[in-house]
Amino acid sequence: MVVTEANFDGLVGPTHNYAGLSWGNVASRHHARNSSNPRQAALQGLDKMKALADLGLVQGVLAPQERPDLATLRRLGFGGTDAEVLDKAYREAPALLAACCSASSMWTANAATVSPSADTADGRLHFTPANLINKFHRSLEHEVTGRILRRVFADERYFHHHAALPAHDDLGDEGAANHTRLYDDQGRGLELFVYGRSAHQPDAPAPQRYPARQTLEASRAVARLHGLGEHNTAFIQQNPAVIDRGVFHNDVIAVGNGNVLFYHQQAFLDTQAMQDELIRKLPDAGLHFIEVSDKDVPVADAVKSYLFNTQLVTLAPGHMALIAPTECADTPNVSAYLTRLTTLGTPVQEVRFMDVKQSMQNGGGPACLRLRVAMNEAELAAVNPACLMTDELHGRLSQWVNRHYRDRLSPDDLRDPALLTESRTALDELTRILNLGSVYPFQR
Ligand SMILES: N=C(N)NCCC[C@H](NC(=O)CCC(=O)O)C(=O)O
Repeated sequence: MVVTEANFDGLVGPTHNYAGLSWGNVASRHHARNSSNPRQAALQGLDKMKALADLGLVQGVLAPQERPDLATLRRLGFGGTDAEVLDKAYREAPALLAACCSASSMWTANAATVSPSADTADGRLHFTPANLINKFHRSLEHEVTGRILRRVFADERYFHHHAALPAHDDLGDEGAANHTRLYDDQGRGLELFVYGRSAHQPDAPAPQRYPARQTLEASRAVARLHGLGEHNTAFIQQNPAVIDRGVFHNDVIAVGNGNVLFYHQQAFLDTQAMQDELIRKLPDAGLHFIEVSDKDVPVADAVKSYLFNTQLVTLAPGHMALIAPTECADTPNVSAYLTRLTTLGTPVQEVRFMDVKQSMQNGGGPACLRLRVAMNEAELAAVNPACLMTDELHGRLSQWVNRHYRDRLSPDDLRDPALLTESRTALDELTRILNLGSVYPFQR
C-alpha cells in the first residue's frame, strides 16, 4: 500500500508577537517584548510550505486560531464592549492579554498526536489534540484545533478524532513534538513517545529548573486511545538535564523519519536502552542511529541553531533531505557538522536551509511548524482539498496575508481594538478560502 507522509503547517496568525510567555523556552524569553512582523512571519511560513510542495511532497495548511481570544478574557472577568475588555486587560493584567493574543497555534507539531491507520487497532487514522496545559496561552488552543482538524480530516470512515486529555498537570501533553514514528520498507511502524517526567513516579529523574511539559501518563493515554500496542510503541524518557538547558520539547533535540533517528548524544536518559528497544521492535528496518556528540555540537549550539528541529523528509527511496533553519548555517559548529553529515553514508544526503526567523525567535523551527500525517491513497483522497498547498493556494494566501497583516506589532499594540477587527475580517475570509465552515467562536 502506498503511504504518503503529508506535512500540515500552521499558518501564522495576524497577532504573531513576542511576549515571553514560555518559561523554559530560551528563545521566547530572549526576544520578549521585541517588535514582531506578523506579515513576514506568515509569508516565511507560506514560502516554506511551497518549497516543500515544490520538492514533490504533499503539503497541507492548518488555519490559525481566533486571537485576541475575547471569550477567554471575558471568562477571566473583563467585561464591557470588546474595546473595553481589551483595555481593562491591558491595564490590569497585561500578561493575560498577551496570553489571549498569542499566535502560538502556528506550531502545529503541538497541535495533536497523530497515529497512521497502519498502526491502530481499528485501522483508522487517529488524532488527539494536545491539551498543552503547561502554558496558559497554549492551553487555549485544543478546542478550536480539534474543530479545525475535523474539518480538514472529516470522513469518519478513515479518521478518528479524540478530545484532548483531561486538563491536569499529571497529563501534560504536547502532541507530536514529543512523538515520532519510524517504519520499515513494509510500512510497519513504531511510534516513539518521549516524555519529560512521570507524574506517578515522583522519585524518578525529572528536571529541576524548567518544566517537563510531557508526562509518561499522558503519552500512555494517547497510545491507548489510538489503539496502539506494546509491539508498536516505545516510551522513552528525555534527559532531564537537557530540559534544564532549554530543550522544552524532544523535537528540539531529536528527529526521526523512516529508518533514521537523528539525535544529540544527550537527548535521552538511557540511549543504549532506547536503541536496543527500537532494534528489537523494528528488526527489519535497518535502523540508522545518527548520534551527534557534545564535542561536535554542544547542547547550547543545538538549542541556538535548532539543528534537530529540522524536517527529515524522504525525497526518493533511501534519499532524505534535512530541512534546516538558516540559523544552522550561521552557527559554525553546526554548519561544519552538516557539511560532514551528508558524507557519512546514511540516508541523509542533502541539507536545505529555510528562513523562518520570525518563528525561530519564539522558539519554533521548521519542525515545530508542521504536523505530520501519514496517509494511504484513500485517506489522502478524503482530505479537504482546499487545505492542500498548490501554487495557486500559495499565491492566494500570500495575497491574503499582504492585504490583512501588519508588518509591525509590539506587545502594547495588542490592546488595539482595530487589531481585533482586522484579525476577524482576515480569518472570516480564510475560512472561505480553506473551505472550513464556521470554526471560530466569533462566527458561531
Ligand atoms: N518545539 C515545538 N514543537 N514547538 C515550539 C513551540 C514554541 C512555543 N513558543 C511560544 O509559545 C512563545 C510565545 C511567546 O513567548 O510569545 C512554545 O513554547 O510552546
